[in-house]
Amino acid sequence: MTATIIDGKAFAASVREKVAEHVTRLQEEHGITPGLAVVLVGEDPASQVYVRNKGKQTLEAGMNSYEHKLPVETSEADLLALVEKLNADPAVHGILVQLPLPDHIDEEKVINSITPAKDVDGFHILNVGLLGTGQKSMVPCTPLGCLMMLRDQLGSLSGLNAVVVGRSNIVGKPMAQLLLRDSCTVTIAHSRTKNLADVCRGADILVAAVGRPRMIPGDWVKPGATVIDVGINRIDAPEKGEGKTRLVGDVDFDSAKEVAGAITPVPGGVGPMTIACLLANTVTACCRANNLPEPEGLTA
Ligand SMILES: NC(=O)C1=CN([C@@H]2O[C@H](COP(=O)(O)OP(=O)(O)OC[C@H]3O[C@@H](n4cnc5c(N)ncnc54)[C@H](OP(=O)(O)O)[C@@H]3O)[C@@H](O)[C@H]2O)C=CC1
Ligand SMILES: Nc1nc(=O)c2c([nH]1)NC[C@@H]1CN(c3ccc(C(=O)N[C@@H](CCC(=O)O)C(=O)O)cc3)C=[N+]21
Repeated sequence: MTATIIDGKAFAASVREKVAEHVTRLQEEHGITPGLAVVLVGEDPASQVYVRNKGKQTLEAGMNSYEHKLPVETSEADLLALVEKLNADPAVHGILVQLPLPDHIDEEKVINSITPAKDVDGFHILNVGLLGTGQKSMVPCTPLGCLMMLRDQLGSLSGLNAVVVGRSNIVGKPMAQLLLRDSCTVTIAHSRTKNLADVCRGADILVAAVGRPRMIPGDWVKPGATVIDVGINRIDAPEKGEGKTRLVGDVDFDSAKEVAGAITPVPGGVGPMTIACLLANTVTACCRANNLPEPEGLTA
């Protein structure tokens, strides 16, 4: 059997289209343009690529994009002052501080200084608590994108066994919360998990968010399972020429696609959906800020 390849790139384009339609409506009917501020500290090349893509797609959706690039030696106080300024700026509906931050800056302190209503990453402790208790919140973009693809693929997730490999605050934990809310039986696995292969083999839904290139082979995948590969790992690709690299996921795609029912590729899977959901969250935040109805189909 060969798996259905879930086309995250095409799905993301359709989400961005819905976002753009809603943006047009906000402008025409209310004279409001949603605005997203992205803050990048330092010059990590991968982060620069993401921030550039976010800015481009924000503008393409008809929204305002405010990019703040700060030098790596920026002090925590200066970064907090910028966040305060953005919190107070009525043209800014969403704030994203690109992670990771340099070691001399306390990430939790910065994230928790963002006004929760503008926290389009959904990383603020208030949003984490709201999600965990089933209340309306900002939902982290990567897990939200994964959930949209799973619902599209499977319809109801109720009663399915879901295994999330990885327990980070930005992917693994919120992913598990969303799957639980959709009535999956959820297992969160991590680096101390015993018999990880067997745990994975029990999964109807397998989400890999580890950060280890092709760690999960096809024989850890239950036949017919839906596999969501969050991993973004850059590896050497000498076959493309000297010094060339390419992206691979946490799942060994070639062997897994022979067993799975459906699987997301890397690139072209979760990554593009993450950015689309960031735009969706910005529109949602803008609507909530203005007491307007939220876009349908763009929230969890
Ligand atoms: N597509 C997208 O939009 C995004 C992709 N990513 C990618 O997703 C991946 C995960 O990111 P993130 O959650 O931030 O990563 P973290 O490094 O924060 O977390 C990794 C998790 O994987 C677990 N882990 C590490 N090694 C093993 C192992 N051998 N077996 C089982 N579990 C293991 C860790 O366990 P423990 O807690 O015990 O240490 C940890 O919980 C990365 O490749 C990242 O680039 C991230 C964000 C967005
Ligand atoms: N505050 C914060 N929020 C984040 O959401 C956040 C972050 N910090 N730090 C880094 C991670 C990583 N991340 C990705 C987003 C898009 C792609 C993406 O578009 N990937 C393309 C490939 C891009 C390429 O070619 O490099 C794809 O998978 O097809 C990947 C990774 C968001 N993150």
